[in-house]
Amino acid sequence: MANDILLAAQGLTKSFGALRVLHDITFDVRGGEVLGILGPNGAGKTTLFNLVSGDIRVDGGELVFAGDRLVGQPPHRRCQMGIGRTYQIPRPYVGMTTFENLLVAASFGGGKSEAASYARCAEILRHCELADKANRPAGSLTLLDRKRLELARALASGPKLLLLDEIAGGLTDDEGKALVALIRRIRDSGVTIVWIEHVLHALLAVADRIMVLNFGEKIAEGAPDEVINDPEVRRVYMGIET
Ligand SMILES: Nc1ncnc2c1ncn2[C@@H]1O[C@H](COP(=O)(O)OP(=O)(O)OP(=O)(O)O)[C@@H](O)[C@H]1O
Repeated sequence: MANDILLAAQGLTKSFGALRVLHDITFDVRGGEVLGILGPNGAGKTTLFNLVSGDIRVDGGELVFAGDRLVGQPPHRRCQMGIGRTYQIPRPYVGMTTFENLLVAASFGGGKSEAASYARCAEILRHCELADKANRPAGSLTLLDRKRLELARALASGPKLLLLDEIAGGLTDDEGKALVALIRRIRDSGVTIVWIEHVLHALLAVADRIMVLNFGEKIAEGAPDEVINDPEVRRVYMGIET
């Protein structure tokens, strides 16, 4: 499916009361790519993910995923259709082990027998370098491992499209590099990724394209080097007047 459009968003609009958070946002995500999303705090990035995952409803616009309309579908159905996501603040079940967290996510994604889920979860733990922590309570993991678990849980539901929300924040340089390597491996395994990230060098290490939001409007979209050299992006996002 490489290069076919996996997700098509057309004219997305969302307000909370009088606050207009997203206005007429149109973009595509192509199968196999990593699309990065940049924008200042409050630009509407997480709200955009919430509209795609179904955590909140659109006020207007259309979302088509792998040929199927998403608007009107509940979040669990979108997960079963192949949309996985992480949250800015990792949300593991802290009293459960790492492995149990994955099993819950795998059963939420649905469609797999218990035996198949076990094998798949073990494979994902290896992939995410968490195999040696499988039986630890999730609440005892380091920040890097909690981020890996957040990713692993999203993968356990078997996504075609993975939405990553600021997963690199708070990590050391080496931890950030390890996370970038993991995201590359996930992309190479055939999962399409949309990644909201403020840690620019991490995003630039992986993204094929970047879209920039500001006050709910799309202000730039294109190849990473073009976008980060765009005068408006430099002014709005980096505070650099050119
Ligand atoms: N459920 C909600 N109810 C009311 N206002 C909301 C809600 N969710 C988000 N907002 C507001 O919408 C605006 C956009 O928020 P959003 O979280 O999408 O921004 P963001 O670009 O992800 O920011 P950040 O980089 O800080 O995470 C903010 O002003 C926020 O306070």
